[in-house]
Amino acid sequence: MSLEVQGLSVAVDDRIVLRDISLTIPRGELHIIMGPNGSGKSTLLASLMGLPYLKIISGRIYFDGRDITKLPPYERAKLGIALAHQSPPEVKGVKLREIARFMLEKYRCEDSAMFSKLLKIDPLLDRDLFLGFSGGEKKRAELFLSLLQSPRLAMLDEPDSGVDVESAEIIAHVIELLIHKKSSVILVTHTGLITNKLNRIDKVHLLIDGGIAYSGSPDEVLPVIFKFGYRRGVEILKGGKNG
Ligand SMILES: Nc1ncnc2c1ncn2[C@@H]1O[C@H](COP(=O)(O)OP(=O)(O)OP(=O)(O)O)[C@@H](O)[C@H]1O
Repeated sequence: MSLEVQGLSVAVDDRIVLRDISLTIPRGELHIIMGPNGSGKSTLLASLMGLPYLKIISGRIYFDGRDITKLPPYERAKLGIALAHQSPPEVKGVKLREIARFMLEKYRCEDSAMFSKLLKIDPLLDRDLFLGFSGGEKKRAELFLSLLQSPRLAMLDEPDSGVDVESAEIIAHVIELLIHKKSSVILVTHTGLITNKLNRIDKVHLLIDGGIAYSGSPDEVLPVIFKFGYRRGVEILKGGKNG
């Protein structure tokens, strides 16, 4: 068992953004979270990382059986939880190489050279962190830094948005390497572009208006969502289950 979320409700600025989320993500599984803009996908990952701007209203988060609901982000990172942000902030005066070296010293990732080569990190190393990076470069560099943490749970927020087809293929390949090494992966996507590049997806969760509206296998869920969209798709999926 890796991650278990029980009845999690979360507020931002006194507004409830996540409602009664329950999820179990066993070790070595890849789970996809999809949903319309503003449905709470990034907030869910931020809550699992423990980012301080969020207020947990109710519910609990367990990682490998330990209650981490109140742990700060750096303690969660020490346990092996990593978050690759949707839009990482630009940092002037700090080189990607310096951050990468710090992460390597701290987490001793054995596969850093392979990840660096795959994600084409070399030309970015001596540039200020994310400053002026193209959309695709940002995604690759952010993913690289998360991988350097040797994560046991990698949470990737829309790694496929704004990237070209080749980059999406590389990102999918890296995700499969993580799964092969028995890390768990939660992948947020709203376009679903990356789903047809992944050979194995264990479960798809549909997040609508802050709640999990439906969870199922990719074969069941994805064709319906791609054809009918989220809201109508969920109605059809639920109808199928009831009928
Ligand atoms: N820091 C914040 N301050 C105020 N409101 C926020 C903050 N973060 C998120 N929200 C609100 O919470 C809701 C969910 O946002 P979130 O970014 O989690 O959605 P999302 O599903 O990831 O959307 P998208 O697909 O557009 O990235 C939105 O209404 C958003 O405006």
